[in-house]
Amino acid sequence: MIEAVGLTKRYGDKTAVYNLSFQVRPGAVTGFLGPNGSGKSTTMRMILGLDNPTAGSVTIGGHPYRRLPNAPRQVGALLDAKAVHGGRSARNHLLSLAQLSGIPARRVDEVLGVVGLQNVAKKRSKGFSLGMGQRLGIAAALLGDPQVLLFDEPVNGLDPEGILWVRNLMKALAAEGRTVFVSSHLMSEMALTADHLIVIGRGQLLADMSVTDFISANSADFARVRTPDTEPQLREKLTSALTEAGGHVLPEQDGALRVTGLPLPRISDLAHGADVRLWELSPHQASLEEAYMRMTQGAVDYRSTIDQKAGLQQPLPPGAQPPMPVPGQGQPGWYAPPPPQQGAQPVPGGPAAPSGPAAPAGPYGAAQPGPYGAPGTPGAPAANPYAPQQVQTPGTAPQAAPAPQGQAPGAAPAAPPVPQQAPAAAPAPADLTKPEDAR
Ligand SMILES: Nc1ncnc2c1ncn2[C@@H]1O[C@H](COP(=O)(O)OP(=O)(O)OP(=O)(O)O)[C@@H](O)[C@H]1O
Repeated sequence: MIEAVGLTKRYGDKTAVYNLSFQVRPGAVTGFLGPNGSGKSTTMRMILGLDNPTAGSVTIGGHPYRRLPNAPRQVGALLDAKAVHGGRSARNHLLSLAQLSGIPARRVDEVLGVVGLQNVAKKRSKGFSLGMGQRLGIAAALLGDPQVLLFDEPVNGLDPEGILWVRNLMKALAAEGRTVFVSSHLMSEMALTADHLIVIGRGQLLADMSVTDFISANSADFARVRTPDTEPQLREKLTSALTEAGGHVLPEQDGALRVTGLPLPRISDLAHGADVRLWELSPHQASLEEAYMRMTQGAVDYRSTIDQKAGLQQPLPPGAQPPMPVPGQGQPGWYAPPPPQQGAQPVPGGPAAPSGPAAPAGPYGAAQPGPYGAPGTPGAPAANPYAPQQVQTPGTAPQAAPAPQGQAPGAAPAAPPVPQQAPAAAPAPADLTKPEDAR
């Protein structure tokens, strides 16, 4: 388990991460979301001991990364797929990582097979596509068969097949009881991959809850209503009736109306009372993307000057009313109806992330073979569920996690000032933005 308590990082005047407390539990894929510059990479670097917290602490299995016994075999990470010596072949890159951690060379060939790079293993990585580079980074993370895995934007540059493969890989790793912490900007992908979400904005915790709870806490149910396309006056008539009855009516792209604040039977009765025929009346819930946009739109640092709501808002048609602002939720958008009496913040305390089975001893712990064994091998484990190409040999090697750079080992972070359990939802973020980026 990864546990952050009061984690704070300042770069000069810039507060990149502020008072973050959360837990990432084993047996689940935990998605790490936040707008650009919200502090995701900084948090991951602190977890991996690559940056010292200004305050607070973060531990893996109860230890700071740098005090973990045999850390490279316990924790694997993909932070920057481009951090590879381009003149080296994929195999040599992995071999050098393996040697640093005492991992046998045969393990390199196994992970090359797992990520599907075995046929280009001897090619120099500088000729690799973005997707191939991502696969090489994932291979490095898997090298030590670690129980804890961190991936920063692992699907960046992957084609649809690659994205599906990464999704299945993450899920399979979590199903084995591993701790899988993955950042992404692809909400639709996170909705399919993650069980649990940690969302930050401007370095502060916005939400810590299951995907399902996140969507329901940050989006209201709404109804889609469609009147006959051939009779636009019916649409206007219905809009007036619904608005008079207290509903919020907003246009959808296809000419339908999105209605919040009125239950479906009431909408039906009002349409009947106004003598308006309906072609559609259906219940809906916002997607993860909509819920995420709603939550983070007040914490977005970078927004185009020519697109006030990041391209998601459409002009309102004549007669339509803009939605009421929601306190603490930034700018309202037509795509994000106000939540029902939830207040400004998401509902705290989604169910805890599912606890997976106790982590099996990896192939390097002698007790059990790992997931990379070839099928049919006597005594070998079941076929690797996520290998594009089945590997041939039961593994025997630990992992290469990123080596701390330029940091004195053992430099422990300051004691956490607020040793509380991770809150499910943090208070509204303070404005920590500074005009200067110290970088
Ligand atoms: N070494 C550094 N020196 C100064 N500022 C930094 C440094 N590293 C990060 N920052 C700043 O801290 C903030 C958080 O950056 P970080 O890279 O952690 O965000 P992020 O959520 O990973 O962003 P993205 O989604 O764009 O990758 C940003 O404003 C960034 O400019």
